[in-house]
Amino acid sequence: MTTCLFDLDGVLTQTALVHNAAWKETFDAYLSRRAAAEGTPFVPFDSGSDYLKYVDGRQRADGVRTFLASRGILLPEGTPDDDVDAETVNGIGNRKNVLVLQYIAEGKVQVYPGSVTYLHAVRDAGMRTAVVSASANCQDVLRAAGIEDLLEERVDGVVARAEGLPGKPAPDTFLAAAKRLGVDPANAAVFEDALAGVEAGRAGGFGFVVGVDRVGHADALRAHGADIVVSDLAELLDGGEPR
Ligand SMILES: O=P(O)(O)OC[C@H]1O[C@@H](O)[C@H](O)[C@@H](O)[C@@H]1O
Repeated sequence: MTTCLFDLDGVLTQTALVHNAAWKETFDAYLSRRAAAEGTPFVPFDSGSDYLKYVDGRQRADGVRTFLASRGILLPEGTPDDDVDAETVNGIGNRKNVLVLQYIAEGKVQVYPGSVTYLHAVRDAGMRTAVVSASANCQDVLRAAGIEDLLEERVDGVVARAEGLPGKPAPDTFLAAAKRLGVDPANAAVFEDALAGVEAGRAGGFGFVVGVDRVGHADALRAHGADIVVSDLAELLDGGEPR
């Protein structure tokens, strides 16, 4: 293996928790309003199963659409500049992003220390590195975390939109990162905490898919394509060097 392709939220930084909290607040407000208007029971967003199955690792609009579909709700797509009050896929996504930006500004971005140690180790070993994230806030999060310089390439939600790349579980964003680095996917390892992300790594024919389990879903990560599962990237070091 010559190359490491890292997901961001939940792998390098503890921001899966930030996204999850913003999604819960946004979806619960929407679902409770809708339930009241329709006279049906309010079933809140489940930060465990709903987040992991329908939202984690997916581009913002894909997450809204996929979760609402699981509740039998189909909304118009709208456009990315929809108002936060618009009852559209993009409007709901924009509402969630206001919260994410607020959390980033409040300093809620934390790294996983084991991941930073691992990043330094693979770079010291001469390996190539890139971050591959569904998030359009990837660069801001990398900066807030102080790790932007440790990654040679960035393929994120902004790049995917500009280049028309489908998001995870499609492999296209990981393949684009490998191409930018000029490496064969067979020589690259993918590091992912999301089910959609390990699926993308498997679908892209990457040499190795490392599942990173922060929430106790190791079996699901394996079932969706992880070759091994660790709970911290530091487990992959042997005497300070990547195994
Ligand atoms: O809304 P953003 O910042 O573009 O992020 C999109 C998605 O990015 C992924 O990395 C996260 O796992 C998701 O929770 C998030 O929804």
